[in-house]
Amino acid sequence: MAEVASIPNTGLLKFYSAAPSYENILVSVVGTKKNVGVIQLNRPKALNALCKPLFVELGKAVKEFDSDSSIAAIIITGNEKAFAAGADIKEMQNNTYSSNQKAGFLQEWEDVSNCGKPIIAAVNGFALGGGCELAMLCDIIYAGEKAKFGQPEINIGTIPGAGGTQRLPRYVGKSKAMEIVLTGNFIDAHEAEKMGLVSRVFPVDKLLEETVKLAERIGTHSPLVVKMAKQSVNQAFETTLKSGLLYEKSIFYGTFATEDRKEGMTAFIEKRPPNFKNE
Ligand SMILES: CCCCCCC[C@H](O)CC(=O)SCCNC(=O)CCNC(=O)[C@H](O)C(C)(C)COP(=O)([O-])OP(=O)([O-])OC[C@H]1O[C@@H](n2cnc3c(N)ncnc32)[C@H](O)[C@@H]1OP(=O)([O-])[O-]
Repeated sequence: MAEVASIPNTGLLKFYSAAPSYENILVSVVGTKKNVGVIQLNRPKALNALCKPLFVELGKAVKEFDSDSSIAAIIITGNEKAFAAGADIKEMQNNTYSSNQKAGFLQEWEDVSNCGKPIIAAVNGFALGGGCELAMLCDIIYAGEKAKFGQPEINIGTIPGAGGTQRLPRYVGKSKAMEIVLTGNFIDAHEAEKMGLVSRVFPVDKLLEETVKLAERIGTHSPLVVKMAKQSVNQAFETTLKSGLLYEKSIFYGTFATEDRKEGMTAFIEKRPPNFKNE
């Protein structure tokens, strides 16, 4: 069993049995049922800038939690100063068009976006550039009240490259997304909540605790049906309303092929809590 460092201000659990020795992230399992996987980005001196080794580790940890049947939901977080201040500018300073093409720059992001389980971003401090894009890749964003979001790539002569020009307009609409991307200005947590980028804002020291509660609440449901619900909501960002509704219907019908759907409805009628089996 590998021991990993504790997560500040949580008092929660500090082990993840399968955790390999990562250098850029800390991995733990928390919650009363030990069913919430937490990945803490851990390059504090560089404000958690997303260097390639960090992203490779993040992808591995996400995949590992995704395939661990004891884990109901995953939290990605940073520290009080930074969730992540973007791609590592020092690392990519000398990249060229052809080196990006040849190396498939950013392909590690697929490991996070392919995860079937819910991923919640718990954002304190800066979520800029790739950091904001990583948060938007998650399914739900909770923020501490001092969080700052932005796509400042324009300040350094480039544009968002990991979804910022595509996901941000879907969260906040065209005018606000254009303003954020074209100015490079930051927005605070309350503005981000008002725009619909963030679901809820908490005091800084309560953020992780509240995010764990959310993950635990999700963890009371059938993991199979949670996965189906996630797939269906995500379809709303991929297709037309007509095709999305058809997709939703087929997934809804599909829940009737599961034991957990039967158990959920039977439990309701028998006035008892459901006992979901992930079947
Ligand atoms: C595989 C990964 C792929 C990612 C996705 C790619 C696509 C993406 O859309 C492109 C980007 O994100 S483009 C990026 C978009 N993001 C940006 O443009 C934001 C850039 N950052 C900033 O503007 C400022 O650091 C802040 C305003 C965040 C904080 O200001 P403050 O409170 O005065 O703090 P400070 O003194 O400034 O920083 C402390 C230390 O952290 C260091 N460091 C920080 N960010 C770094 C980074 N991204 N990089 C490297 N290092 C970074 C900083 O150098 C310093 O270390 P040093 O050893 O002393 O030199």
